[in-house]
Amino acid sequence: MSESTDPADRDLGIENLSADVADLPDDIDTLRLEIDRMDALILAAVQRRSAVSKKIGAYRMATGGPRLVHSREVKVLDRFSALGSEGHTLAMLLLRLGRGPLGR
Ligand SMILES: O=C(O)C(=O)C[C@]1(C(=O)O)C=C[C@@H](O)C=C1
Repeated sequence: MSESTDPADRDLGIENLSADVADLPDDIDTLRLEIDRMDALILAAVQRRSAVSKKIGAYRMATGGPRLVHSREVKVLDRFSALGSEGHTLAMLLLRLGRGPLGR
């Protein structure tokens, strides 16, 4: 992965995302710190994804489009199938979060 120069990325530690987990020490405190770092990263990414999805939805509806786009949702579901059957659950959750309070 190429090094990011964006200070926001450095705050989240994105630059080490592809480092080999096998190289981490067998030390629970260190490994838990890595989990905490990943959780912060995932949370920020989910919040940003949800905000972007809501922005698309608001724009589309304001311009007379549909609230949902099935073909795009299928693409998201396909993407997360890389995680196996739980990937479907995660993708559905992400899609629901992006729909906001009106979501089904
Ligand atoms: O890609 C879009 O058109 C979106 O509105 C984003 C998004 C998503 O969260 O991925 C949300 C709702 C749509 O049904 C499809 C996809």
